[in-house]
Amino acid sequence: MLIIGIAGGTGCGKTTVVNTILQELPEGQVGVISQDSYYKDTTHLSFEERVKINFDHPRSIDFDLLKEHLLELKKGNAINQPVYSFVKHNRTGDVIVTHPRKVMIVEGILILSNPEIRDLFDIKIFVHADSDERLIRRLKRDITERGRDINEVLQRYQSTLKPMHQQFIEPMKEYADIIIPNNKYNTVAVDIVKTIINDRL
Ligand SMILES: Nc1ncnc2c1ncn2[C@@H]1O[C@H](COP(=O)(O)OP(=O)(O)O)[C@@H](O)[C@H]1O
Ligand SMILES: Nc1ccn([C@@H]2O[C@H](COP(=O)(O)O)[C@@H](O)[C@H]2O)c(=O)n1
Repeated sequence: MLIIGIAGGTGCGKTTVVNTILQELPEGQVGVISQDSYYKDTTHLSFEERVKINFDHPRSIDFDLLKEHLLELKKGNAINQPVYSFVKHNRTGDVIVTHPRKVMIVEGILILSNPEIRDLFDIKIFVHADSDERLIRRLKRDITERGRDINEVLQRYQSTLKPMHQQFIEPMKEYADIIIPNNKYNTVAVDIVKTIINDRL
């Protein structure tokens, strides 16, 4: 199994890059794990308490479960990937049964910040987009898809997202094998990653 980690700040285009990679590749050969599925269970908290969580700090992620799941997949076993709701700020209780594939892609803002998870990746990719570009994309996406308003996005950006990005995400470029510039759609870089994957299939 080849495990590819794709990191980068919010709105840099990780999910879009992953979806573009998946297009045209043989169905059922490449699997995807999203770090967002591994936000810690917050059922014990009220909604008002959940809203205040710093979701850009590594402690918000259940890295133990993510590691356990990656090791199970490497052993050839299927895992139950939790489903996360950005509207409820919590896991939904549903799971996606995720089967091991020849190539597994793991994507998320903080996946390179955890040394044990980082060591499980055969290829580490960092997607870069400038912070103003990322903020614009995040505003549009969170308002249309994640039930947020402009004040929520900007308040979170200033209070936690920006400082956490500077502390825990941007420095992870150092560990990347490949950095994809993604201020514009980068079809050349995506094609290179597709070629690497196709070689493995
Ligand atoms: N290169 C790009 N240029 C313009 N918009 C993009 C680009 N990549 C992604 N987007 C848009 O930006 C938003 C955030 O992209 P997404 O892939 O969800 O980012 P991430 O997973 O890194 O948070 C989405 O609405 C997506 O359509
Ligand atoms: N309940 C939550 C959980 C996370 N976030 C934000 O999501 C961002 C990471 O996801 P991307 O798809 O953008 O990579 C992260 O910056 C968190 O602030 C949230 O808003 N609410």
